Amino acid sequence: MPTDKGTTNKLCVFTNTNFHFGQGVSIVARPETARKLVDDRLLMKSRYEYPSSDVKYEAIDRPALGVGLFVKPEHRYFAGETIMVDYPTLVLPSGAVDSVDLNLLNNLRWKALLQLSKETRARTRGLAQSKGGYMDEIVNVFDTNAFTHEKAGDLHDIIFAKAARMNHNCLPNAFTRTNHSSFAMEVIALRDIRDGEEITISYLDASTESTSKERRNKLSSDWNFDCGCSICAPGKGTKEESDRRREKIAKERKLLQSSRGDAAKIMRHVETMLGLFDEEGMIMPKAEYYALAAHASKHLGRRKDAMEFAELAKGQWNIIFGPESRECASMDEFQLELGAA
Ligand SMILES: C[S@@+](CC[C@H](N)C(=O)[O-])C[C@H]1O[C@@H](n2cnc3c(N)ncnc32)[C@H](O)[C@@H]1O
Repeated sequence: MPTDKGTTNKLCVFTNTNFHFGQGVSIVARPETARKLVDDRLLMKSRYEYPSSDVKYEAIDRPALGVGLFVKPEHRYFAGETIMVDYPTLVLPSGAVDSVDLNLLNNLRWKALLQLSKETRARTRGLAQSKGGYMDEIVNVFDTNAFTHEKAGDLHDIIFAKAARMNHNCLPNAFTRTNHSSFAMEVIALRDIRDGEEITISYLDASTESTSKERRNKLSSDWNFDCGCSICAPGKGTKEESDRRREKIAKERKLLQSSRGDAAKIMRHVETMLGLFDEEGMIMPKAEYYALAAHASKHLGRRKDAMEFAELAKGQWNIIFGPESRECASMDEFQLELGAA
């Protein structure tokens, strides 16, 4: 493990060129963090990825939007299906690193890149660079493409070279999922995705009710593009409708928060919110509200409704966290208790 001592606050570059069938990975981290990442065998866990003939998406380059991933003709994904499992090529500390000289940090970033194989280096350097003006190439690649995840107790900016090709949509049809015990990142279909459709994720928190203006500011400052999705594109009235709906969602959420202890009120606000989520096409936040509706229905003595809402929550959590998740287990328990009562 080569280290750069002194003013780097003991940051080091760790490279494993065998990682994930020879793809390789380089990590810039403090030695104790790097040791944990390796000791925890995060790097050793490299699950089987589909043979390429089974991959149901393809990368297509379009003017103005750059590369995006699309479902191949005569293929489709079902809600909850794994679209890809991707593994990192580069891992850097996220944000500012205390008492680390920026030039030295940049040298370490380059060293991390250059220690990878020629192919992986080329794939990483070939990713989009959205920042104009003078900006160091590697900083630009990270600013445009990195996912921020917590691993071994620290936040890291991570390059996943396949997943980085997914474009943003404010109403995405896919999302990414990671866990603390592996470096793999899964891309999961949030709803059914038909052939020819672009696979998109949200670069923003897909659960918030941010307005088009707030989203535009963030996307343009952090990724340098104007979103043209169905709820951002001007001129069709949809943008205004969506903004009004999102304001209503925010208002209902506040009313819901002040309804603690009153099951009837909770139920009213939750049902309104679920209706608004459906109208808006927001899928991510629904599970939590189905679960709330299940508990409120139980308090109101509406057993059948409680069972149905619990089933709906489970269906959504199954997609978002997987069937083994504690969220699904909690709804199973809820239904068991309800059945036994
Ligand atoms: C992580 S990359 C996505 C893949 C990229 N299109 C490529 O060519 O590799 C992020 C960059 O893609 C572009 N992009 C992503 N989503 C977009 C969208 N909805 N509309 C326009 N450009 C978008 C922006 O330039 C953004 O900075």
